[in-house]
Amino acid sequence: MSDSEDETRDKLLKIVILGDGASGKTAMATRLVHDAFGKQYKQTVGLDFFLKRITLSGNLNVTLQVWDIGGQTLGGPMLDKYIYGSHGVLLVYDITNHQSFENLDDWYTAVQKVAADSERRPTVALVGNKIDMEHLRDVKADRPLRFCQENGLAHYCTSAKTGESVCIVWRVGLCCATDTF
Ligand SMILES: Nc1nc2c(ncn2[C@@H]2O[C@H](COP(=O)(O)OP(=O)(O)OP(=O)(O)O)[C@@H](O)[C@H]2O)c(=O)[nH]1
Repeated sequence: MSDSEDETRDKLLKIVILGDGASGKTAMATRLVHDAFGKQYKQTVGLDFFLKRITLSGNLNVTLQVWDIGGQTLGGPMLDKYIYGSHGVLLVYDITNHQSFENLDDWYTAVQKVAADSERRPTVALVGNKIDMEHLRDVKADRPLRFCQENGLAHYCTSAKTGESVCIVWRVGLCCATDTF
């Protein structure tokens, strides 16, 4: 076997997307995997899965297994199990819906609870979605920044509709990959 074949590695990364209903989690996953956007809102019941395969330099094949968790699962019995074992977590809020930002406290608490009982702490990032509707912004820009500073999290803004910055999911995945290898 040649050196290059010898060095080829495959890795599965579990990325969990959390946040209130209608914040755009499914739309983000759909944009990432299918580069498409649907206007119609269809509530995710329980969870849904998406797969994205990427090859990194150094013969590193990474499969992102994206867990799109329905917003109604907050406070339910299955949420801990969905989060468990994740390498990366995206906490999504809708910049036009203040309550979706306020509720991130509860989503983050759920992540911390699972992380405290796990060997691995996932990389967590905050994502403000729907920035194509900046004119309807209902979350003051300094609030998420403060939340991220206080908790040591990265913050990103995306539009699943236009595709702007949705590759953040990749970045979190890659960051996890770097940590894990
Ligand atoms: N304008 C705009 N609309 C968006 C964007 N992302 C999602 N939407 C719309 O917002 C609605 C909800 O999006 P979903 O992706 O289904 O939301 P979700 O967070 O998965 O919702 P649950 O399944 O209830 O947890 C849909 O009508 C989407 O078309 C965005 O970036 N911009």
